[in-house]
Amino acid sequence: MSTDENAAEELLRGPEGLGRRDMPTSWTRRPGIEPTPDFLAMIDALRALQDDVTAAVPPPDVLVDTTKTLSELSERLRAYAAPERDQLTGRLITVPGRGQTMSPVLHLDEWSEHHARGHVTFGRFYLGGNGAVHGGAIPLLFDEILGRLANTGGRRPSRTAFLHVNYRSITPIGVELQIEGRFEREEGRKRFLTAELRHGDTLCADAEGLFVQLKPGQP
Ligand SMILES: CCCCCCCC/C=C\CCCCCCCC(=O)SCCNC(=O)CCNC(=O)[C@H](O)C(C)(C)COP(=O)(O)OP(=O)(O)OC[C@H]1O[C@@H](n2cnc3c(N)ncnc32)[C@H](O)[C@@H]1OP(=O)(O)O
Repeated sequence: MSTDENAAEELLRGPEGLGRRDMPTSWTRRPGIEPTPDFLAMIDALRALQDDVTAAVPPPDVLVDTTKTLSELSERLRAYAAPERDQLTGRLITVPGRGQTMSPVLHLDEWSEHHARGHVTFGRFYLGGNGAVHGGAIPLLFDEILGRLANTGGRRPSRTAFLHVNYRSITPIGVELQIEGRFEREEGRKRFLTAELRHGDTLCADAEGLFVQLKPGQP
C-alpha cells in the first residue's frame, strides 16, 4: 500500500484522524458510491491535461484537432451527469485531492483534531507568472486544509467566514511545498485556525481563517 493509501485508510478509521464518521453525511461518500481506480485515473489524466494545456503553444492543425477531441469528450461525459448528491468529484475525502482538479492535491502526512501537516506541488496549471503560483490558487489550498481541520473531531459542520492570506514570498510551481495548519481556538460558533505554506525554510504564505458553525438548516 502506498503512503497515500495508508493515509486514506487511517482517515476512514480514525479515531483521531479526519474520520469519515466525523463528517456530515452529505459531504461524505454515500454508501454504495466508491471511487474506482478508473475514476481516479480519469481525474489524474485531467490534472495532467490542465498542466499541458497551460504550457502548450501548438500549431493550428494540432489546435483544431485537440479542440475537436475535447468537445467530443465533454459531450460523452455530459450524458452521465449526476445530481450533486451522487457526484464523486470533490467528495472523495479519503483520497488526496478529493477526486477534483480545482485545487492542487493536498497530501496529508500527519493530522489530529488540532493540527495537520502535509505536502503539495502546484503544477503548471496554477502558474500566475514568473514561476510563481497564482495568488488566487493559494487560498484554495488554505481553505482545503483549514476546512478539514475546522470540521473534524466530531465538530458540527462549519463554513469559512473569512480567510486572510499573507503572501510572504513567491510560491514556486513544480516543487514540493510543506503545509501546516492548526486549530487555534473556539469561541461559541466561531473557530479560528491558522496555516503556513513553506518551501524548505522559506515561508511562502500564511493564513488565518474563521469558520462559523452552521445553525440547523443553514446551507
Ligand atoms: C457545510 C460544510 C461542511 C464541511 C465538511 C468538511 C468535510 C469535507 C472535507 C474536505 C473539504 C475541505 C474543504 C472544504 C472547506 C469548505 C469551507 C468553505 O469553503 S464553505 C464556502 C465558503 N463560505 C461560505 O460560503 C460561507 C458564506 N457565509 C455564510 O454562510 C454565513 O455568513 C456564515 C455561516 C459564515 C455566518 O452567518 P450566520 O448568520 O450563521 O452567523 P453570524 O451571526 O453572521 O456570525 C456568527 C459570528 O461570526 C462572526 N462573523 C461572521 N462572519 C464574519 C467575518 N467575515 N468576519 C468576522 N466575524 C465574522 C459574527 O460577527 C458572529 O460573531 P459573534 O457571535 O457576534 O461574536
